[in-house]
Amino acid sequence: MKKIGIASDHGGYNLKEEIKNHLKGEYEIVDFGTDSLDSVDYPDYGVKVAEAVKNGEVEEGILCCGTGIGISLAANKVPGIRCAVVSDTFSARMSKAHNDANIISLGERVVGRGLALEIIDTWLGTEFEGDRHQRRVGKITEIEKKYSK
Ligand SMILES: O=C(CO)[C@H](O)[C@H](O)COP(=O)(O)O
Repeated sequence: MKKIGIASDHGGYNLKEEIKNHLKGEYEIVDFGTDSLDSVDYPDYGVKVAEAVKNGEVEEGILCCGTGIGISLAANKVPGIRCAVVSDTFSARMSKAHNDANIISLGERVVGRGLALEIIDTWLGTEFEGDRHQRRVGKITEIEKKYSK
């Protein structure tokens, strides 16, 4: 069973719980918090999933905050992470097929429950196409290496 890491801040907590409930039985879900609607800081949760993906503890990650933006910015600071903020199913598919996104980020204050779950299903059900896209993703990695020195 594919292992997926998930986390949110308070702004994405309800959506995180909906997604967990939706995926249970189909995927092994590792929940990195938060565990309530109490106010927290999204970078603390974005980095947990990003590090879990980076070190192979989970295969892919899902993040939620109010907009999906802040938590994705934090996750993308971890080398090797390609976290895409997505609000529609076409972008969900392309973020995997062309960009090989290893984390998806959604905004609970942006997308409704039904669309969010379709986005997740689309993203999880899409494979990276490689080929010319591999060359481009490789160039992203090269930029990352240049500034990691
Ligand atoms: O979307 C977010 C980050 O991109 C956060 O969820 C949002 O900024 C939290 O705001 P507040 O503390 O006012 O609930």
